[in-house]
Amino acid sequence: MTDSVLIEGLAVETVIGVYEWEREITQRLLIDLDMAWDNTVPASTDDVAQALDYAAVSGRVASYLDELQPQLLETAAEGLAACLQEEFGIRWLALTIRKPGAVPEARAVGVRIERGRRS
Ligand SMILES: Nc1nc2c(c(=O)[nH]1)N=C([C@H](O)[C@@H](O)CO)CN2
Repeated sequence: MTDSVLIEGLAVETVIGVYEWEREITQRLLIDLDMAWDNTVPASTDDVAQALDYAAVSGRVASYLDELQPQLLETAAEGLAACLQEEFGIRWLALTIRKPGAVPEARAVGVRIERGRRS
């Protein structure tokens, strides 16, 4: 099964970072998600209840990061992947988190992980 539901460039403002000054401010993260989902069922029923609701996932991403407020992008990615897989029943996902302001000489820095099995 190679179907996916996508979220690209989801902007989330949160506390993140290893330095003391970063614990006093919020910074913008940009999040991309590629989530395995069988889209044939919602396509045939035209029912969002059968779909992986990208609006609901987007909201959970923001609330999860707001609760976690981690130091590392790696911690954010690992926790987020586990949370989304468990709460939404996602078998496989690829997750990229970019931190655009972190290195001024770079457009963005970030991490990418894949978790689970596609089939
Ligand atoms: N691999 C990582 N390296 C760094 C991280 C990170 O989350 N993962 N974070 C920082 C600082 O918080 C940085 O973003 C401040 O500019 C440094 N390196």
